[in-house]
Amino acid sequence: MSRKMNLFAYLKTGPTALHPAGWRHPEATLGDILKPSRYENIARTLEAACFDGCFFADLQGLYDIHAGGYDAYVRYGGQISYLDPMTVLPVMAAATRYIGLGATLSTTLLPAYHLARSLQSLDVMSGGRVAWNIVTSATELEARNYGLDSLPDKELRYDQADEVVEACMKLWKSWDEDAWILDKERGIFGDPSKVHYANYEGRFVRTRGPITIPRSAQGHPVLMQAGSSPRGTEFAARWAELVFTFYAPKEKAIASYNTLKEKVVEAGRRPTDCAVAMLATCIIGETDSIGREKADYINSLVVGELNAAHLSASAGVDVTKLSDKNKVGSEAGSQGMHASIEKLVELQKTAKAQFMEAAKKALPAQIVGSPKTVADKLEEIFTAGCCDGFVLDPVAAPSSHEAFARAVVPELQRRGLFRTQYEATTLRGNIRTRPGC
Ligand SMILES: Cc1cc2nc3c(=O)[nH]c(=O)nc-3n(C[C@H](O)[C@H](O)[C@H](O)COP(=O)(O)O)c2cc1C
Repeated sequence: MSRKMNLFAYLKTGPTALHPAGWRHPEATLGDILKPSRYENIARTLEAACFDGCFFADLQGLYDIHAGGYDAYVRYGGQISYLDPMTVLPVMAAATRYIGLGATLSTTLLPAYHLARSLQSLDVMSGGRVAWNIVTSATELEARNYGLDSLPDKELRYDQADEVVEACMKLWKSWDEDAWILDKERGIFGDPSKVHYANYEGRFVRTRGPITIPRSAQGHPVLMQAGSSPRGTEFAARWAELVFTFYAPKEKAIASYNTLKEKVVEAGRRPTDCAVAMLATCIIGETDSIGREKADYINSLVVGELNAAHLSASAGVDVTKLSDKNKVGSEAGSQGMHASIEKLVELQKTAKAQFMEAAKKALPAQIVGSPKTVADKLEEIFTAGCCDGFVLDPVAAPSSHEAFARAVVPELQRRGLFRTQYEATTLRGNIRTRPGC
């Protein structure tokens, strides 16, 4: 059987994902942002196209890193979660049967018991289709919202994340698979000898258990992660079954992919236990030239100030206060994403005195063209060994995902690169991974 790629959709409970002007495109719908129908429809579309899953990127707050406030994010429509994804995911679960459903939740901000309980409930109710995008949170603003004085150092956050996941794994095994007896005649509901305390005591986490949620159809949620720093990669190698990476040029992507897979093996796992999906922003037209025109049009709608604010947010530094001489890493302190800091350092080096102008214009790489051209590019990246699949970032929502599902998926299926039907009813069954321990 030929190797098949994994496909996931990046979603937000708002109009904007990563492209700062997508919401202004005529195809973007705005009237349904707060309505269940928007999320039911997108889940059904993705499932009809056999996507492995979708996930909600999330932040526990409103970005106010740029220029001392949240003006640009609010005024120009930045990436904001207008609803808590944990209330939207059950709606999507009820409308579908196979597609995986990912939630982003922080091990720095939320207690292990709470995480284990809410994620497992959703996993049980969805028939074993939940993924947990494990984040350690990368902004001071989120720390403040949860009553912390400041964000702990990155290394410490990952140390804590290790403990939170260890504790969740124990809590998720509170109930043996055959703990429920359900014998009305004898009046025996369950077998207490098959229920266990977790009794977890670490440096950061203490929890006793048992949780009261039984095993799900896939046991417990799929573990997913997206950190790319050395410590983040170590964490992913130990636990993650699914790793999201930013788009990177071929040589760099192959090197990172191989490093991660080697570390997965060092952690005592099989390379296939952890799938790597690369972020891809695709702009599709009927022909290459229509695709190019569409991309030029949508990129012309970008408000530079919001674009710069997005850079500030993801790197954890106020770019309006940066010159080509500041060291981004030290300005960011404990904040920021490794890959975004690297990108900003590169921009400082190349743009120098024109740095602010460049920050306003810098956009993530885009794959543009006809469905065939887009499929060619994805095939090239996939077969070169850069990744096991892709996370599709919608430019205009929900039409970007609809266009990809309608036009590019059949092209990938025709080439034998993507499934034509689901193999299993659980997410873990479809991506065929195994979590770390
Ligand atoms: C595709 C993708 C999606 C991400 N989504 C989120 C998110 O929703 N919330 C969040 O806090 N971090 C998100 N991140 C950031 C990572 O989870 C991670 O916290 C960040 O990269 C910092 O860790 P690092 O310095 O180890 O890379 C995402 C990263 C990628 C590549």
